[in-house]
Amino acid sequence: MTVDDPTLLAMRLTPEYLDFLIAAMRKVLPLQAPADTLLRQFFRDHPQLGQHERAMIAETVFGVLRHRLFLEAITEKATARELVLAYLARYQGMNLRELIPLVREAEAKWIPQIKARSPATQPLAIQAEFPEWLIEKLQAFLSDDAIVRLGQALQQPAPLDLRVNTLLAKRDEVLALLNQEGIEAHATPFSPVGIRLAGKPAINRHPLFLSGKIEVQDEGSQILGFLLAPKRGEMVVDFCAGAGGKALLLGALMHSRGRLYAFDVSEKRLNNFKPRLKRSGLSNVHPQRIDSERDSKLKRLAGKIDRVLVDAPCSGLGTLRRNPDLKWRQSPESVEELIQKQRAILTAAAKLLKPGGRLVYATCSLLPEENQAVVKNFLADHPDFSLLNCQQLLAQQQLHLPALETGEFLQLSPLQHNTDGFFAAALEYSKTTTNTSS
Ligand SMILES: C[S@@+](CC[C@H](N)C(=O)[O-])C[C@H]1O[C@@H](n2cnc3c(N)ncnc32)[C@H](O)[C@@H]1O
Repeated sequence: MTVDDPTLLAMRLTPEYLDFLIAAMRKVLPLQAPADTLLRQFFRDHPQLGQHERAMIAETVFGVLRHRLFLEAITEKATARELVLAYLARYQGMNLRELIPLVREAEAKWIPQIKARSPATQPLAIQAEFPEWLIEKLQAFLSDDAIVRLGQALQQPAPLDLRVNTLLAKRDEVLALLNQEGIEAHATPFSPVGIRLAGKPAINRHPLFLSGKIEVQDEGSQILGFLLAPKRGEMVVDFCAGAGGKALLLGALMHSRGRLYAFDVSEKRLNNFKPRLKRSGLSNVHPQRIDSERDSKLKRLAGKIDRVLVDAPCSGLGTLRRNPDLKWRQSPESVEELIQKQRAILTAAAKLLKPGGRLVYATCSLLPEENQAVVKNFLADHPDFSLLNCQQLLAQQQLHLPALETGEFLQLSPLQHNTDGFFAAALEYSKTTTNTSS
């Protein structure tokens, strides 16, 4: 039996906490909004909860969402209460002597049996913890065994990865400092600026974080920055900058020289970017809201940009370790809508490149229809763009990944790389005249 987070075992479960766990689960389970948004609302409504209790509640709610199909299969009515109790017994390894006195008589009969239940005897969808529509899509390119392995990797909580802001600190110094303080931390295997923490300390209160020397960022996300590899002094666009995770890395790779436009349609996300930008010490990043990929502000940059990152809005299915609710909130229809958006954004972003410029198209989706198919469709309409080999580009930056199974494309996987499931393609605009791509 696996234990999702052994640190939580140390916490004593009281009747009061159990009630909070169940109330939080009830709030989140209808999934009418992202699970993290609903949980934040729950914590706002219950300010008496301390940091540890919040961590325990979040871990339990996300744990139930990760193993939801199996827990539904082994409980009687799959209520929020039953799912929480089954999760504590089965995945948190909660001691029955501690749990049983807190539950009802009828529950005390089925809970002890749950510890021995295994997903291995369940149908494919339950073993992989994927909805049927997703299984169907994955079966188009993966064997059933591979789907189960992928699903199991996505059921594990993601590690906490940091990126060192090389403008303000060196990775070795940060590692030494963290280790001195008893925070177990190691260099990430691929990203030269990444650190992986062993546990989940509240790093956003740490002086290294508050002074902008570190940021929280999955290693996969860092690798995408090295694929774009912007140089100091260049003109660069992050077309879908959001709250700026990748833009901050791009700015640091540019040594804060040149100009980096960080566009996004969401005012809220760009507002979340601002304090991070302030901490980072970067002075070359210009966040700007655009109405859409057709915004007239973009016209003046056409044909002038050296490197463009399109970190496209996507289904997010490669981030299920962090956002397990996404598989219940996406559908074949929402994926189809996203594909149309991705195509439109890629076409608009490509117009910004100057001859010889590089564009990286990235998603955190595992579905070829949001990835390879979008890129191939673009290339068919834009013969003056050519595909570059991601492995070679990364090797030029001293990032040596295991051989890519996907040819020139980059497909990171929680199974193979212990990162989120990012996809990327690197394109070069090779026309020698001004970019007029339609
Ligand atoms: C995958 S997220 C970007 C994450 C961000 N790059 C980071 O590293 O933190 C995709 C972003 O695309 C933005 N977006 C959606 N439609 C867009 C459009 N038409 N033009 C530009 N950005 C768009 C969304 O608001 C969202 O912030």
